[in-house]
Amino acid sequence: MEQVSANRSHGGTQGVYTHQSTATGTAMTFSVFVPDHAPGAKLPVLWYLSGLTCTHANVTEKGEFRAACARAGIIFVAPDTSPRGDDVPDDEGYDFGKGAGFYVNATQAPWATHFHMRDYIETELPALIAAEFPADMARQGITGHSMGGHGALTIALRNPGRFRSVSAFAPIVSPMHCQWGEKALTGYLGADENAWREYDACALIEDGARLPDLLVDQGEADNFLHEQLKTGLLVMACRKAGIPATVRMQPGYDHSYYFISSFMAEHVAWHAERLKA
Ligand SMILES: N[C@@H](CCC(=O)N[C@@H](CS)C(=O)NCC(=O)O)C(=O)O
Repeated sequence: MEQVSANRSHGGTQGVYTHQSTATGTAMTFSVFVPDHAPGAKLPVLWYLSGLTCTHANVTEKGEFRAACARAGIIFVAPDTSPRGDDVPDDEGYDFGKGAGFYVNATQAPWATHFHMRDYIETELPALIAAEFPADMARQGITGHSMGGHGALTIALRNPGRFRSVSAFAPIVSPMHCQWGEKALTGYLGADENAWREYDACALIEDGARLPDLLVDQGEADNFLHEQLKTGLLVMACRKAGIPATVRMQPGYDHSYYFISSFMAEHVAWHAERLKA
């Protein structure tokens, strides 16, 4: 692992790092904020998965998480959303290929060579974070935005017990039932919809997966709400399964980082409550 940059901020260190990933077969860049802490102390970890078109940089620069993470003593990890590089295939649309890995392990050519974001986020990066940072991996939370909200929900649902806290900002709640998801899942996994279910939060819940509880914020003025995000499907799935979900519709807020940053401190506090000792 190589350090790309390190900046003192809010009584901690905001770092950006790069490493050669086995999962994707490419270099991968991610950011980590580490609050100041006592020598030898291990801090809980909050994962943040980003949305379409994003790298680690969008939330790092615009997410406004640092003051809250410093206060709560929480490490904040922001990975990239896909493999990158000249060897990595891409699509002309912003919603597939680079910047749009959808946190799956692709099985279809030409994507299957590099697009293993599920393995990267579930296995490879956690091992690296545990080895290189003062992280207490027994205390992890996960959140994300849009495609990253989908990532956070599905990864938490598939790994019961790993995350003590789960939240999302404007998540894609059922990629099987929106154009972004249909395009991505067909492209990465093929046409057999049975293979899609482990990448669909609502389908995972229908199939018996559970979360301890859940916080979701969704802007009511979000352009993508009705066609792509479909928050109501998650509300119904959680209600039917008895998952205590707090889903807050926020009047006037759109899909941007102006929305995310407005509720970030509340999400960090919500995770902190569940990640304490
Ligand atoms: N406005 C984008 C749609 C994609 C989009 O809104 N991306 C969201 C995540 S789903 C985002 O966070 N964009 C980057 C940013 O706002 O910094 C486009 O049409 O290219």
